[in-house]
Amino acid sequence: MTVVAGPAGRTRRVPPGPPRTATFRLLRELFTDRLSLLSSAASRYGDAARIAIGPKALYLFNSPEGAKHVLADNSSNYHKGIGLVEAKKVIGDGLLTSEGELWRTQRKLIQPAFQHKRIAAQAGVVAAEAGQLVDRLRNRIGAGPVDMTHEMTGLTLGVLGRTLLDSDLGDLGDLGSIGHAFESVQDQAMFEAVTLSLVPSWLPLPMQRRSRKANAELRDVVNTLVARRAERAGEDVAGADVLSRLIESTRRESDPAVGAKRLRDELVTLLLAGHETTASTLSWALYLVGRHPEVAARLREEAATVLGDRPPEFADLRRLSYTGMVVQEVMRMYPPVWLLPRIALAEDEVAGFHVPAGSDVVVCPYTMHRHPDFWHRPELFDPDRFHPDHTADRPRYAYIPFGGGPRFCVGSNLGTMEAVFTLAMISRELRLRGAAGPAVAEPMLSLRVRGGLPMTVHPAH
Ligand code: HEM
Repeated sequence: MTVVAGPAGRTRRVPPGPPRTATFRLLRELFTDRLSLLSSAASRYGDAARIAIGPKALYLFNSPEGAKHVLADNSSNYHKGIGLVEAKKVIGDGLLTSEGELWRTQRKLIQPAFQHKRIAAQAGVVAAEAGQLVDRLRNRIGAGPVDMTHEMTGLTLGVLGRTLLDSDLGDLGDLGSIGHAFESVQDQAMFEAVTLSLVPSWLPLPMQRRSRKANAELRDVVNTLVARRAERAGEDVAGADVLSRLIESTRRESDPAVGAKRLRDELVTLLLAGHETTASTLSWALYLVGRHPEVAARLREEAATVLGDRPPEFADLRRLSYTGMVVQEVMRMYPPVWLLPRIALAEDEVAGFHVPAGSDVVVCPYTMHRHPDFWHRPELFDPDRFHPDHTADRPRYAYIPFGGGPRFCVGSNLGTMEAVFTLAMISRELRLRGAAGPAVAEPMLSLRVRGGLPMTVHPAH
């Protein structure tokens, strides 16, 4: 550990980290293997590491104490950081990336649409969408492999359309291709992040061209959603969903262009933040359950006992307790939001270490969820670690799939309900088997399954 002199002779502790001479290796890892880069920093340097890459220094805090400080206790000193800064070019100033007064106003406006009562009222819609997915999969029994990441993307976009926007996104074209458009713009954001934004965006690289095209496609989707709602202006939908709330509030903006941009930013943000995370959770769940027949059997038994043949309703969420534990364990091993990047506005002290103003600070759910002090044999898929008898001693910030503090995920209840219902409904009648080798995690804005997830479909019995 390094100690440097501070003002008035005070000493400041600097977190340990790789030597400057490692810059080229680190740059390569940043580009090709970000999870290993952070995992090896966490295991080598402990709960705080300073990773100097070229002109930048990344501060990684990997203790619940450090995470709580950055995300909650001193959250006003931190703005969203790398990756999200680049994503702003696409999603603009939506809830995920905005700061200050704009963020507070928008959070107040959007949060009520996600209240417990409203989510409970959406249970039927979620169950119906998941039911259609199961129908589609049933038709593939005995046929070739199905790409489950594609299916899960379609499902989660469909659910978002129905629950938040009261609209059938499927009418706008193949949901999978809307999903691809989101992927392209994210690839671009991640590319800019890992190349430290040094590649000009006007260069005619295939990725940049794809991203521009995808961006235009997403703009079209949002414009169509807004136009459709305008056609239904006379209907009693005001206040019923996020879209109505947003249209109502942006209409009050004195400059219509600013209002239109804000509306677009919020809608693209909600569609992005809401679908890929849940699709990632479900994809990894299917992958892990596919490799653990004993977990599949318990899931099937619980679904049969709790649900029988009927679709789930909100009260079942509590009753499907094992399925809930499986979803929690999946998000421990493969947290969809694997990195929480921040920039320190003023200097700070985190977990006893000095952080200069302007530093890039990251809390990493992926490494935190594998911290050996809190997770016994972290590489093992073991849903029982979330049994209530085993969770009491675990610090709250050792498990952060939905983040923490004021920027805590606004859609956590919706995402959880969707994941639990879908997993239960698939498990009670189908058994999915991986048709490729071990899956590889690809850390983009969310943690994807690299190259998709081909699985064959079989009856559960
Ligand atoms: C399993 C599913 C989900 C996971 C794991 C997840 C995870 C997260 C995490 C970790 C954050 C905090 C990011 C940060 O602090 O930098 C976040 C924020 C957010 N999430 Fe989710 N999310 C999920 C589902 C959803 C859904 C279904 C929606 C909406 C439809 C949604 C909308 C948002 C929004 C708008 C934010 C920004 C909130 C703010 O800054 O005020 N998420 N999510």
